[in-house]
This record gives sequence, C-alpha cells and structure tokens, in this order.
Amino acid sequence: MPVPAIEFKDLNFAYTGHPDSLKAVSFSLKKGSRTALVGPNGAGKTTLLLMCNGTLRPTSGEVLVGGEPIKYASRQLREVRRKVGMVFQNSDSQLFAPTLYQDVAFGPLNLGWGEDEIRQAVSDALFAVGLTGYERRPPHHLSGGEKKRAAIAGVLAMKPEILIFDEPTSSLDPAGAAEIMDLLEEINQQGVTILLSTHDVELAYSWADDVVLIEGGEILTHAKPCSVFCDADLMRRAHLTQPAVLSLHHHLACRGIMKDRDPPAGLLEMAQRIEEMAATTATHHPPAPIYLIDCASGLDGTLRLLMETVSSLRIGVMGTTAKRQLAEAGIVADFTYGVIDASILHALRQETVVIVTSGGMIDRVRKRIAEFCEESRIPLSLRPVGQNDTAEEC
Ligand SMILES: Nc1ncnc2c1ncn2[C@@H]1O[C@H](COP(=O)(O)OP(=O)(O)OP(=O)(O)O)[C@@H](O)[C@H]1O
Repeated sequence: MPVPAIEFKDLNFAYTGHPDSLKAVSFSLKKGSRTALVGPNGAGKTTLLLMCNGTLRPTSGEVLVGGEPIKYASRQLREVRRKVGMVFQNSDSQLFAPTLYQDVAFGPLNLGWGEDEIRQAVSDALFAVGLTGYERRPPHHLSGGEKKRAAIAGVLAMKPEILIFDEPTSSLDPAGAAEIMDLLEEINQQGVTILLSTHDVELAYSWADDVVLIEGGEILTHAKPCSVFCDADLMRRAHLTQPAVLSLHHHLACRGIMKDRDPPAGLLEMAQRIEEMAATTATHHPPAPIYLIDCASGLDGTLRLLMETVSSLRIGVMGTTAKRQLAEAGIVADFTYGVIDASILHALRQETVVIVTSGGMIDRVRKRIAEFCEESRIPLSLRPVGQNDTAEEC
C-alpha cells in the first residue's frame, strides 16, 4: 500500500471549555488526489483543516503527513508547514507584509533559504498564480480574487506537497471562483495533493475526485462524488441538497423517463443521455473538430488564423500561462472553467472549438476526450495545431 499524503487516525478535538468539534475522525488522502471536505456550517471543516499542518493539536488521535506523525515542537512544525501549505478562508488574515514580494518571500525566508533561492521561489510562485508584475503592490490594494491568488502564491513558494484550502471560493464572484478552481486544477496536475473545504455541492461535484462528508464533527462518508451526492439519506443528514444535474436525473428516473443505471458524472454525460433518449444520433450531426493549441512557448499566429478562418469559433483556455497569453493578445475566451467538457458539448452542437493550454493540461485534454469517445462511442476529432498538426481521431 502506498503511503498516503495525509492520514487522520481516530482524531478527537474540543476547543477548551466546549463540546467535541471532531469525533473519531479517521481517513486518509492518496498522494496527488483532490478531495472536497463537504459539510454544513459548523460541521468541523475548518477545525479539521487546521489539524493538517499542526495549527491545532488533537485532544487524542494523530495526524500523519507522508507517513510521519506530526510532532508539535516548533522545529518539526516548521517542516510540516513547508510540506502542508494552508490557505485560509479570509485572505486578509494571511497577507500582512507591505509588498506582495515580501509577503510571498515570508515563508521561504523563515525556512532559512538563501537570497537567490528565495527570489526564484517568489518569481515562480507569482508566475504560477498569474501575478507576475505585482511584486511591489501592497497586498491590501489587491482585489478579492487577487488576494486569494496572492495567498496561494505565499504557500506555493514553499513548494508544498499538500495544499489545504478553506472555502476557496467564498466571497468571490462566479468568474473569480472559476479562476481559482482552474488554478487549483493546474496545481493538482503538477502532483500536489489538494484538500479543500466547501459547502458548495456543485463545486465539489464538478471538481473533486473524492468527497469527505462531515457533519457534527463526524465523518459520514469518504467516497466518489457520485455515490455521496446520490445518497439522499446522507444528504439529509448533512443538511445539504443534491447537485442540480443529479437532482434532474433522479426526477427523470422516478418518472420513468430515464432508466439509466448510474447517475451522470456531470452535465456533459447528462446531455449525452438525453440526446440518446431523443434518438437524434450523432451520425446525423457529426461533431465539429476540437483544435488544441500548446502555448508553452508562446502564442504563435495559429489562434489568430483559426479565428479568421473558422466562423463562430469557440475558444476555451486552461491554465494561468495560457490565460495570460490570451489576455496579452487581447483575445477573450468563451470559457475558462470546465473547459474540456464545455468544448465537447460545443463540438457536439457542431460548433468548432479551440482549447489553448500548456504543460500537463495537454495530456488531460487528450485523456478526457478519449474517455468520452470510448464511453459514448461518438468519434471526436482532436486536432493539435501549431506544431505537428496531426489530428487524433478518437
Ligand atoms: N475558537 C473556537 N472556540 C470554540 N468553539 C469553536 C471555535 N471555532 C469553532 N468552534 C466550534 O467548533 C465547531 C466546528 O466549527 P468549524 O468552524 O470547524 O466548522 P465549519 O464546518 O468550518 O463551519 P463553517 O462552514 O461555518 O465555516 C462549531 O460548533 C463551532 O462553534
């Protein structure tokens, strides 16, 4: 069995003079996984997250990071806090230095890194969150979304193995929330294990690989999003509602309109099943191609050429590098979050799509589209453009 990234063993915790906030909590997270800790207000989410890097110490039980129990002496805690980065719900409580550079440099400085190493770490972290050029800005002059990204940069600068994020989208508008989730997806693609807390079931359903459901300080389940959110009894116990797409599936199934075996994994799969039911098969309407541009070494003229030659081209952009390049080129994307599924949905409506991205996200696009083709038996044409120009027929 591989060593989990983090493991909670029979954890109990009570704030002094208060009843237990965590009761017999036991579960572990696989390395590289992305997990949503979901529960209603007061369930114990923040309290549990604060255990992950030793900010709070359990009354009994233990927390293991990379197989090692957390030790609460300050020297050992420093190492745990390098490995386990924590982004708080209120970014203002995390940003305190006069300039963003100093803020992001704070962690590496405390770890005793050399000047050059710190400069490089700050530069890399600000680049990763799309805040290059903001080094001299006072953090309190940033917008809500920028503050969240700045707080993430402060954590990334220490090259964490695990990222803990309390309510990542709280106080953000939908576009700001989508940007943060997209950034978390990119960070996860680079191998960082992510645990975030939320009571937003839509977010948890669309983003997480696994869901841990908590209520009244107890873990109700740790399972795949579908099985958690389809369990009406669990949802009731946790005072939560089902994600809209599952609720629709349930209603259609109850009325005998949809007799599917498993609930759909998302909007794309739901649309697919409805299309199958309506018996409008894809052979009558062949999907439009999906172009893929790898912008790792900059945007060449390919995107402009596509925009000029393909009518009603839809543009999806994934990742900080790609977003920055599009912004610099003055190109507005049609979708920036849930890009792969949105692209497939548009291609099925015979609208040509181009996805601009780079790095590990390229493989993610290929994999997801291949999976869709296999499951739906609908052939899609994924066409990398700009380099070797070979179409991949799935
Ligand atoms: N500093 C504290 N002192 C005493 N009790 C606390 C403290 N912080 C939290 N609690 C209690 O611990 C329980 C869990 O709180 P916690 O903040 O962890 O829940 P949560 O799931 O994060 O809630 P929310 O979604 O509202 O942020 C609650 O009953 C809360 O009242």
